[in-house]
Amino acid sequence: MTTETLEYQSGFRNHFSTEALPGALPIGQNSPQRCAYGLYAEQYTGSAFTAPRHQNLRSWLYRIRPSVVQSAYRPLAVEGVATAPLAKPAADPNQMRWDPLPVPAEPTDFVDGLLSIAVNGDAGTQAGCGVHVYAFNRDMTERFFYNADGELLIVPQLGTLRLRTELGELQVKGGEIAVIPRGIKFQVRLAEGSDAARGYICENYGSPLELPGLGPIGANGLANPRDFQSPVASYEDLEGEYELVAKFSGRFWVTQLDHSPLDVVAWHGNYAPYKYDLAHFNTINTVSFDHPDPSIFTVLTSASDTPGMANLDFVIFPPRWMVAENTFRPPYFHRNLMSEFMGLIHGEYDAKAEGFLPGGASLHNCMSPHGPDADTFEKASNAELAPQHQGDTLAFMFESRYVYHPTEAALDAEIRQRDYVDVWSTLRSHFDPEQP
Ligand SMILES: O=C(O)Cc1cc(O)ccc1O
Ligand SMILES: [Fe+2]
Repeated sequence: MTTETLEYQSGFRNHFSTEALPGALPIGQNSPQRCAYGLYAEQYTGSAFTAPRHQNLRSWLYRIRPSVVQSAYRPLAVEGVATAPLAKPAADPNQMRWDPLPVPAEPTDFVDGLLSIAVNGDAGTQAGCGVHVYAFNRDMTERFFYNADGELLIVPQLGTLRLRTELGELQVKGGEIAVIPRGIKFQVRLAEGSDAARGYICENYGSPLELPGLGPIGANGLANPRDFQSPVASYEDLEGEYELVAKFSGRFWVTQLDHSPLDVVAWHGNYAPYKYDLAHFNTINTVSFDHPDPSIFTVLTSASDTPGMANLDFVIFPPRWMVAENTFRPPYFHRNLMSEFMGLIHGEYDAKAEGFLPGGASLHNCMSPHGPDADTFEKASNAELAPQHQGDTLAFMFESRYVYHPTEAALDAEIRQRDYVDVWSTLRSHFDPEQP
């Protein structure tokens, strides 16, 4: 459990400079012959050196020991985590839904508390993503983790996380999100007041998440850049027996360290973890008629090679006013090219009257029909269309051009709602050729 409050630097992917000791950052250069305080300089990149300037991501770290001071990697068995492509690909057009993952009864840390629900694309070619849920009740103490297969978009649902990273600490609660870049070493603990935590992770194998273009919306709106927060440098100089767990090419590995890897005294650059409070999302919606497509709610997007077809869109369904006139206001019935994984952080989702629970999840793959359940259809078709504030609601979607393959564990899980398709079974014909 960790208590002190944290400071952040503001702005999406700014070129930050931060030092925990005065003068630890070199001035005017990156790699002096000898660094201040006897530190080692280490560059860490999130793009090819030659990526276009606006997509070029790198930071310089000034640390007590370089990262290469570690033992050989050995394979490590971690149950429950899958990577695309699966050994036995199991794409399934059935609409699927799961109850929340129970908080474990036994002491379980973040890494052991992960369960993969579905994966798509191919981590080896940097396309697609892995969707996981987590539930844990124990701090990582002597154990650290990094993921070479992708960046981690963490969406807490229950409990507050303390993310202790090489570049500094972030505290993230339900309604906030965090992104841990590919390769960053970190540890997850419970913040003061939280006995357990549960949430969702999108492991993005593809190009790093960025803010969507706003087109005719203009210069402001949706997630505004200044509301993203990155940590300030903070370090620990600890010797002892530590383990660094790595996820690399779909398998887990472990290497021994004789020191804490959180030994970065100063850093500068634009490649860093960040957090964002979804309450700052400036929601745009109709003030006339019809239900807009959910792309208006895009918080972050990861581009694929085809313009307009995201590797991954992170979309939220936030609290908002519903004022559309002469309109069926909840999400419409639909069949989409893009595949949709959804989760619920709190409250009720406007397409589902029952059964889609906070902490639960749903999967609607490419072209599989879905939409409002029968009760929602009935209510919304007859509702009086006064302005209505939809307050207690926060759902999200990991939407991808690549079909999701549910994992065997998710298909067989007790928490899977095997009768999900029945939520639409009572929708009857109202057709009457005599009644225009
Ligand atoms: O609930 C869903 O399926 C997500 C969704 C929401 C919406 O408002 C329109 C289309 C869509 O796929
Ligand atoms: Fe949908």
